[in-house]
Amino acid sequence: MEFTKMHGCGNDYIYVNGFTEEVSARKKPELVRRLSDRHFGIGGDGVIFINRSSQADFEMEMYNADGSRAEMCGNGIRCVAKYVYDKSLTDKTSVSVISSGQIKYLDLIIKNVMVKAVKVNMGSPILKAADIPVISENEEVISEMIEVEGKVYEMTCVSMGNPHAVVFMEDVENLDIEKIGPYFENHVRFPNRVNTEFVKVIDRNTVQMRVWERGTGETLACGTGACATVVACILNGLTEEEVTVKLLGGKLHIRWDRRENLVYMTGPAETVFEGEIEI
Ligand SMILES: N[C@@H](CCC[C@H](N)C(=O)O)C(=O)O
Repeated sequence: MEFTKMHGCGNDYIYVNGFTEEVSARKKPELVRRLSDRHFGIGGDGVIFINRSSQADFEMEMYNADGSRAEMCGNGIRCVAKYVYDKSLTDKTSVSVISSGQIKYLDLIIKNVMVKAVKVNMGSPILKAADIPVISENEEVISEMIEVEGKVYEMTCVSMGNPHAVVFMEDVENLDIEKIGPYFENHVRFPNRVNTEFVKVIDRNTVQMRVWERGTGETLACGTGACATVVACILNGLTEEEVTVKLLGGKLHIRWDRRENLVYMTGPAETVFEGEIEI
């Protein structure tokens, strides 16, 4: 099977061309676990299959490193756009990509005939998803308290198609995320598990974020997590509408247009290497 290793701000996935590579749905979770393994496989935060779609230009079929499916992936979708353009699967500089029934619209930023960065219309944040109620009828923010391993944290839950719990704190650098992350991910509050963002507000246009991703663990960046973080910051009156999110692997620029109620994410997309692996 041919593959391409790509990343967005260090959030790295293995990309497989579903137009040419056939893998049965039943075998995918096990294959994803094997390929994602950083010692015995290619290594990555998961695997993304790029497929044909009748509803959008392309379909993104996203798997976390543990073989579980995710509804959306912000860093991944930018890399999908780079993949399809750089490999001439399209010559359009604005493309649509569907993932778990959600269509996103992407504008490619091209330098020297290659995609360098991508601006994505990530759609509207979901603030009343069944399993993560956030906002009451009168739009008042309900930032919840959650007890994790004997400590109480204040969190704001936002869905960007996939679920996020945003936790504000002062000392993000020294957080023992390997210890606390799994407790949030598997907390009884989240029957479908959750991605958790630990966030320090630096100023009204800048925040620092670390993330524990559902199905993968700590990653160097999370695009949907950065979007959810900025939505949570704005709802809590902590930032303006345009925010730079500083992550371990780079920076993402996020804007929540309140009038349109749309979140825009702009960030890099990079190819690392390509290869072939026996499956
Ligand atoms: N890293 C991604 C999110 C990947 C999916 C997530 N782990 C989930 O299970 O929802 C991003 O950049 O958004």
